[in-house]
Amino acid sequence: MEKLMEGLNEAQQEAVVSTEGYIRVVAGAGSGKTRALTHRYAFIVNELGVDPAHVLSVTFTNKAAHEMRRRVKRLIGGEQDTGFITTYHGFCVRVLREDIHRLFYPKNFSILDVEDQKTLLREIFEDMELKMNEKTFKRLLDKIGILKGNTHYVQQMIMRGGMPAADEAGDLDGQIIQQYLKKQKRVYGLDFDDLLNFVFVLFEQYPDVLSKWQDRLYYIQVDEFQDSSLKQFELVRMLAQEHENLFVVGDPDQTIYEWRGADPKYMIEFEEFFPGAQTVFLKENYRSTPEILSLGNALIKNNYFRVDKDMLPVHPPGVKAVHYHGKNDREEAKWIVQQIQSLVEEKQARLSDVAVLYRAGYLSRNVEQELMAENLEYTIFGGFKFFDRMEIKDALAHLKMIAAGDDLSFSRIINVPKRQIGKKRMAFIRQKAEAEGLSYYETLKKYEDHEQLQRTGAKAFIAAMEELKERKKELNVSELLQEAMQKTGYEAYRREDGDQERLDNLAELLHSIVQYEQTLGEDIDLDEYLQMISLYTDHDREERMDTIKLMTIHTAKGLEFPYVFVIGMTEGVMPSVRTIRQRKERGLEEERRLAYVAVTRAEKALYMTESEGFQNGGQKKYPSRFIFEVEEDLYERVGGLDPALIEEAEDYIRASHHLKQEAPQQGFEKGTRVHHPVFGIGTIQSIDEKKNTYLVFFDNLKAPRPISRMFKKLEKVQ
Ligand SMILES: Nc1ncnc2c1ncn2[C@@H]1O[C@H](COP(=O)(O)OP(=O)(O)OP(=O)(O)O)[C@@H](O)[C@H]1O
Repeated sequence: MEKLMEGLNEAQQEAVVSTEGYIRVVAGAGSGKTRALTHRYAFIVNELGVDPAHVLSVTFTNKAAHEMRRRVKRLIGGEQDTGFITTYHGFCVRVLREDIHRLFYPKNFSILDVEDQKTLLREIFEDMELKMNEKTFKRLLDKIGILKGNTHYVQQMIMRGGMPAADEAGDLDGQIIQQYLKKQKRVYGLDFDDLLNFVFVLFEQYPDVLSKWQDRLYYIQVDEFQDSSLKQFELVRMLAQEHENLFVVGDPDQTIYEWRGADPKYMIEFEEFFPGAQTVFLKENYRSTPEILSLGNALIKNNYFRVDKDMLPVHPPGVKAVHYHGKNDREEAKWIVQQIQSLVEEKQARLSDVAVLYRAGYLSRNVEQELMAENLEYTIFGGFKFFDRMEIKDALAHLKMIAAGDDLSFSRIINVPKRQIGKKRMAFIRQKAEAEGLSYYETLKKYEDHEQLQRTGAKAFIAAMEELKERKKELNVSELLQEAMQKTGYEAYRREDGDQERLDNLAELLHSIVQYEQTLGEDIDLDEYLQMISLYTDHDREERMDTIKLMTIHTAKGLEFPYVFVIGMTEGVMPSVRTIRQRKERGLEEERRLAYVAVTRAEKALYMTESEGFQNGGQKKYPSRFIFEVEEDLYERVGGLDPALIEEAEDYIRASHHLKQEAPQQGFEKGTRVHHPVFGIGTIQSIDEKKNTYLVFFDNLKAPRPISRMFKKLEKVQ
């Protein structure tokens, strides 16, 4: 018990031992949420004696889940199964693996990523003899996404005996989408949207399945709750209904996925959803210097729709944040690289202590060029995903063939290396398979002696696959991969091809599997491994050696770095003019939260940079309003900024978005009793006209809080 509480402050300890009921932890950046969650999990297992099979812990990314499992293992010992530390999607897969047969799908259904989705579309385009291009694919995938916004379409997919014929009357897109669903069903593939939707349908149609899970999960905890969507919220709410133990952690100021359906209201109005819920605040910030924190606090205060909460620094003072203004983007990039060089030389910072963050991927180009010119190693995180690379997808397709023998994997590797099974022979296989209700692989086996398949590598391929399948049980995943690469001739083919980078990537894949097997200390079987990999998303970053880290702010969520450069802080880029156009104030506030997430990643030093010139669309560049919103004494300005330019920028900001902050003011008077969704009931002590805030003394808090007069959820108590 003592060991569990070691290194936790009082509020964290309270969170750890609060196991019963509905509890929300509202915590700012760097306040040790993740640490509290990990220890709470261990507390439930070690001190309450509850088996991990009864505890669901939902994280935002697979990577976060993996990290948490690793840390939990250290606290509870390596033997226990921690499979329920997972993402929403990972959890849905668990549910479906047990009971999807009730919806007439096999338990070894496959999971489709974007590449797989495109492969299906490509086949349809070929069949319908349509011209294809990336743009059409994207449009169709967006449409499919919209269709899957609710669960109606699932009925169609789970109907027994195949899907109804495509609606002849529908437009071309409609017909393609019908074909797509049909193909999806043929390969029993579920994409990310389907995973959640199928679970909802399963729970709805089979209440016994829902109650099995409700029974099983005594404790549920959710990380990054502010970024949960309605569906995700509904899922945990449903699961928690029986035991009523739901513990959520989040920071409403870090909601950055509103554009994708995230809604911080489940966090902010938690008490309304769960009357009597308990709230714990974590206020100390263990990450950043007081200088960085003040800047973050000052920035986020400009948001109206928020719960006011300052973070308190634990670390001693450090250096002031810096705003660098360059005359052009080359100069900006050069300055950044010089700073990095001197950090490395003087302060003995390592390259990997430095992160360069930006609003959008294209902004990294200048810095990259400069880094290359100076021979500084860097890694772009979340860029071209490791698992999207051709050779990695090929290798994994081999494993999938061994595990499930699915058609997608088959199509991917049957002719790589060349086995003389090209388009024509594939069409033969496809046609036979569809006619006879067999998989492509089964068809190949059945017709291996057919004249169509004479003089091909079919027999050798089948022999290799059959041998691998037989040895699946005795070998672990890394050994199996090695064998597969050799037996099928894939490795030899890659060697002949001679692309060293691809060979390195394959070696890296093998290495990552070995490492995974070792750190987890659990025997992991092929199916489990493939499932984990197929759930990897953009958010899952790979770690590399000592290199500078470049990534978008979205990717940096949840991470921390000693030295942070937030670059391209130009009006129209950050905040993004597109977001503001589409979502007005709400969009602007989300952009500000993004900036807040960016600056609060820094531990020791923070640099915000931007430069003059013109944007891609020809618009003159001005410094971001987010820089002007922060009091000037909170940062040091380097590079000089012409007062005339500041004035121009301010005019531009005012004129361009018509976002004068004139939301209706509430006219509460001093002394009014008010209700606040998080802090409860309190009295207005004074009104600050200049800052447009009420100072409210809440009955449950020791000190008063400034609450914006625009905050709509402050209500008069009748
Ligand atoms: N009680 C504590 N004492 C000392 N250090 C702590 C304590 N709690 C957390 N930390 C450290 O503070 C840093 C931030 O913690 P953590 O990543 O858990 O914060 P977080 O709230 O999840 O952050 P964010 O929301 O910004 O992603 C980590 O380096 C962690 O090790």
